[in-house]
Amino acid sequence: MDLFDFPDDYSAGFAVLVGRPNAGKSTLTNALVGQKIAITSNRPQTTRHTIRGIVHREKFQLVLVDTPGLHRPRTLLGERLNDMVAETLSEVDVVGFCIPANEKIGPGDRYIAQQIAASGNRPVVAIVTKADTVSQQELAEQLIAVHQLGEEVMSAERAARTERKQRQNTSSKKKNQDKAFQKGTGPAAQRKKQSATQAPAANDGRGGWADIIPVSAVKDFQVEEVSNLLATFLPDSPPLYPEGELTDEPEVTLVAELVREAALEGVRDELPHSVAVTVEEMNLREGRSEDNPLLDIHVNLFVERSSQKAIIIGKNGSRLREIGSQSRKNIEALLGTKVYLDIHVKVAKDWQRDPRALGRLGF
Ligand SMILES: Nc1nc2c(ncn2[C@@H]2O[C@H](COP(=O)(O)OP(=O)(O)OP(=O)(O)O)[C@@H](O)[C@H]2O)c(=O)[nH]1
Repeated sequence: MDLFDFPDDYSAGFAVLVGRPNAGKSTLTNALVGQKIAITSNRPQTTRHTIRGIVHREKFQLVLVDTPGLHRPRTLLGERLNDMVAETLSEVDVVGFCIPANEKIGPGDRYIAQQIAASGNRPVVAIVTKADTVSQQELAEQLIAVHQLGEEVMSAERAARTERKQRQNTSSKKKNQDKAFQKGTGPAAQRKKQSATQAPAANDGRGGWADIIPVSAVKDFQVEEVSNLLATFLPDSPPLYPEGELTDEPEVTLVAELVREAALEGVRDELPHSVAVTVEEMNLREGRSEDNPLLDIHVNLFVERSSQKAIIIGKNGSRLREIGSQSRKNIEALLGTKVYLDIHVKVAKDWQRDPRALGRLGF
């Protein structure tokens, strides 16, 4: 199938997965797309860029946007991440709210639910992730808790919004009374206006959610069901991307993410926030035969303090060598060519709080 040849009932559109750090968003994105696109890590907040994975099926194309964990901002970087999430929320057709099966619903989940509810009228599917980590009984209890969260937060916020809208309508009605007999103020025009401002009843389903579904991305339990469910909220549309395209992130971004992922493997908690990677150069080595190409990649790995640089480099450079060989393997798998990877570790003091440094690093 190409962009001009698709079934009549084809649909295509955008979905975003949100959820607190470590909720399993990246792992689910990868499982849905079927290739390692978004980086995963057992350290929270490792996803920085809005990476799209594209799920191609016979009847639909689901473009997934992976967001950083929505959280209360602590630094300037935190604020920019949250801005990105808010912007994304307003642009998609459906929101998938990921809540891990094995963690109690807390203030973090409530905060995110409020943000989603306040951001508009997108249908929100509650996805209970990591279903393999709990018993059937515990999973059932979590599904009930998620249902209750929906009733408490989603329904309440949406009811409040409808009320606000109605109040606005009544006050504008009063103003309009003075303008009787003017064109566009009669009952027919009023009805038309009202139906245009009425919110679509997208979340009247299950406890404020459009739906609730458990999934395990690791054990491949219900992954296909999640993509089918999200697809039901997509508009009729021709495909948005050519078949076979899995992401529209530029390769350099994916390469930088893979190096970052390797650098974060097994390090202390405070380091993830302090590491940023930029690709300085990515060129095919000259003079190699066509059937045996080699890609030269030079990256800068930024940390905030020299003590962190020491952690990254390790004893006699041992950690840096590990980082290099691990990320090289993943880059080669992603790009399908042999890679020569050169990593420079640099200190950029307090880059998270410095707007200019953030700009340079692509945030
Ligand atoms: N057992 C199990 N573990 C999972 C599953 N999905 C994710 N995990 C693990 O949970 C951890 C976090 O997963 P991620 O996919 O990185 O979470 P995230 O929500 O993208 O995290 P941030 O990037 O920090 O926002 C990783 O260690 C995953 O291996 C699952 O279905 N089952």
